[in-house]
Formats: sequence, structure tokens, C-alpha cells
Amino acid sequence: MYCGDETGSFIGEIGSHTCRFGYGGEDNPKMVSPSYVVSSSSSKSSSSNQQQRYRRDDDDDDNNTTNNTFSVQPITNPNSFLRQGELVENWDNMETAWETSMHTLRVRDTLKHTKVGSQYNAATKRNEYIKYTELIMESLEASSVFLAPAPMLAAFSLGRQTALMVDIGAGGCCVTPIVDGLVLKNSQRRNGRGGDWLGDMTWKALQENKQSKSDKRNSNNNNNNNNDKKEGESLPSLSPSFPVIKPRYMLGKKVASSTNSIFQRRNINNNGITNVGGQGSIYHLPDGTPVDLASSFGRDLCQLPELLFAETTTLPFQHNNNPSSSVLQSTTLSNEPLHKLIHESLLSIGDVDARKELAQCICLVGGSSLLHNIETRLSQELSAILPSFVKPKVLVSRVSSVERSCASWIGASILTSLGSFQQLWLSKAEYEEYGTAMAIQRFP
Ligand SMILES: Nc1ncnc2c1ncn2[C@@H]1O[C@H](COP(=O)(O)OP(=O)(O)OP(=O)(O)O)[C@@H](O)[C@H]1O
Repeated sequence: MYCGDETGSFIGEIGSHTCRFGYGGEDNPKMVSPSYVVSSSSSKSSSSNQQQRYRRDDDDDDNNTTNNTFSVQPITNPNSFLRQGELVENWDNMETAWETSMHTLRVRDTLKHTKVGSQYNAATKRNEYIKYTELIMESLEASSVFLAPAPMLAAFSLGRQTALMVDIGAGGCCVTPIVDGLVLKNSQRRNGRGGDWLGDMTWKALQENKQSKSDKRNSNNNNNNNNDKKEGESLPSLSPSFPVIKPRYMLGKKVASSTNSIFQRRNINNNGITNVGGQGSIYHLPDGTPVDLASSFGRDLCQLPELLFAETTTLPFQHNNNPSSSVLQSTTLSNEPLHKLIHESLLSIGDVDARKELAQCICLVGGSSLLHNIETRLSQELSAILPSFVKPKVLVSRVSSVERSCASWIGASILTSLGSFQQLWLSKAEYEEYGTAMAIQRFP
């Protein structure tokens, strides 16, 4: 066994919203890019390779993104990689993402690197595990490969061997118990309420508000009443900055930037009631449109993250009682609120001591766990639902937002920098001798 310090690993984590790539042993991923492959409509003269343009993340300062090239043409054909964070929608896109990252970070110019992919539920979907291994070994010509479930790596990044990992990502929330470093697959629970869904709901709320405003204005005009604009409340206009098709990624970015400001105005008092702070505070949407958070619509908008904990998915201010968004309708995922999902997962664990231990170490990771005060809110809900002798403890990393949004990448980076990691990977020689069957045996 070779136990060198330098394993020369290249790590990729592909989520339904964001892909992260970089070298093992580093603190942050070198490249953070959206999970979309786009083709430009105006690139007829380009070669077919050039027509498949990979849009780079352009404004995510937190994640140490490199900003070299951008596709300036409108996005006409966004194809995502994963559906709901777990099912691979398009393996060609997956390969393009790896290829692009390796090309951008000049991986092929240096030594042959090991690739580490991390993926939800990969172990339960054997076919995907096999395909992923084949892709990395054959198409990307890796010298060795290691795949691991994202929650396990996230727990690793937090230095926890036993923890209930709650990943609130783009495609939904995933609750995974990790006991002594092992994933309890049968107790893993997942719902479809994530950042993308919140983005859809925000979009819907803004459009409903716009619609109701214009209806009101029309009726006022009909009555020859010129006072059609209420003071302190303004009409958000959403059209200008979106390209031909509104890609979910861009909406996600806008939601993230809005939620950073809007949801931080929320304060949770001791009774669990959310108040909007900063009376009369005006927030500007990314397109410059002002929304007064003290207005009734502003207050409603600040309540949107409550939907993660709501029994129904009706917007608090929705009048037509159309309960769920298209995202949830189109999936077979559970529609349970987050605290119930955690409760269900805990109940499915037979060992009472392990259950208690897990409840005392609930770790929040994922981009949407950056919602302000979400840990306090979750604690309150769990305290109400769990038996009194179980004291739930919800933990979040406060060092930086990257530690939460890139937790599994960071875990993989730590893992690959350990000397003993070389025992775990599947080498090219082993792959050639035993094939993908070895991957199923070897990877957690
Ligand atoms: N500061 C923030 N506040 C609220 N939401 C945020 C913030 N930053 C990012 N998000 C949301 O987090 C989501 C992305 O999270 P993450 O990068 O963990 O997803 P992913 O790993 O690509 O998806 P999945 O886990 O479903 O595979 C997006 O929906 C985005 O809107």
C-alpha cells in the first residue's frame, strides 16, 4: 500500500443546480458552474463542438469561480444533468461537464488524475453507478476512480462519524442518517421541496402579484380613476433580464440573491412566529424593481421559506387554491414538510440509542440551507414533533457559506488527501480485470 501525501485527485460533484470541480486537498472547488449545457442559436458557423457551449457561473464570488469565457448568446436549449438531484437525465451532458472542467482546469496537461464523483443514492441505482464508472474510466481515461454518496462526504467534511445529514439542495431535501461513517440507505428520505421549488413559488408569487396589480389598474382605468398606484407598494416587472427561455438556473441565482436580502429581514420570535424586520424597508429585485417589504405583498414574500415546513404547498396568499407547483406534480417524490421527513427517517431506525444520537446531531448542508435562521425554525418544529426526552440539535457551519453549499465536495477533498485513500479507489488495472462489478463491491 502506498501512503503518500499527494494523491493527485480531481474531484467532481454534480448537483441538479450546480457542478463543482477541483483538486483533492484544496479548501474550495476551483470551478463552480451551473448544471446546464446550452446550445447557442447563432453559432451556425461554428463546429458542432462549439455549438454545445457550456455556460460558466459568472457571479458566484463565494465559490472561488474562475471567470474567463462566457456564452453571450441567449440560452435556447438548456438541458440539465440531473432530475431532482438524483436521476441522471443526460449522460452526454454529464460527460460534457467533466470534459469542460478538465479542459478549463488543464487536468489533462498534468499527471493522470484520479476522479472522484459523488452522487445521491448512487448505490441504490446500480445502473447509474456502473455507467458513471464507465464514463470516468473509458471516456475520461482516468487512472483510477472512486464514487461516494454525497451525504457521507458531507458528514466527513464536518468531522462527524454519526450524524443526520439534511441536504437542502435545489431539487429537494434529502435526509440521510450516517452511523459510524456508513449510510443507512433504508432510512434515507427525500422530498421535492428545494431551492428550485422555492424559486418557482417565488416566481409564481411575483407573477400573481403583477397580474392582480394590472387587473386592478385596468378596473381603475375603466372607472376613470387615475389613482391606480398605491403608495409604498410597487409592481415588480420580471421580463427584462431573462433570456429567451427562463432557465431554472438563472431563476435560482436570482432567488438566491433575493433571499439573501429579503429573507434576512425575517426574525423568528420565541413563539416561532416570523416577523419581518425593518419597517418600511425597500428591497430592490435583481432587475432593479423595488418591493416594499412592509407592504402586504412584501410580507408575504418573506414568508415563502415557511413553505418548507408547511403541510400544504399553497402559497399563504394564493387565492385560487391551486395547491402545488408543477415541480412537485411532475415527480414521485414525497411531499412531506422538512421536519416530518426528518421524523420519518428517525422513526425508521430500529436502534433507539442511534436514533437519539442522530437527533442530537442534525447537520444542515446544501445551498438552500443558507436561508436565514432556518436552523432555529427547524429546531422549533422538531421539538414540537419529537418526544420530550429527545432534544433535537440542529447544527450549521458558520465559518462560511461555501462550507454549507459545497460540504460534500469539501468532504471528498479531505478524503482524497488521506494517505489511506489509496486503498479505496478502483484502479485502471482492477477495472480492466474485473469490470464494473468491482465498482459495486468497492464503493460505499
Ligand atoms: N444564499 C442563499 N439563500 C437561499 N437559497 C440559496 C442561497 N444560495 C443558493 N441557494 C439555493 O440553493 C440551491 C442550490 O443548492 P445546491 O448547490 O446545494 O444544489 P445542488 O447540489 O446543485 O442540487 P441537488 O442537491 O438538488 O443536487 C438553488 O436552488 C439556490 O436557489
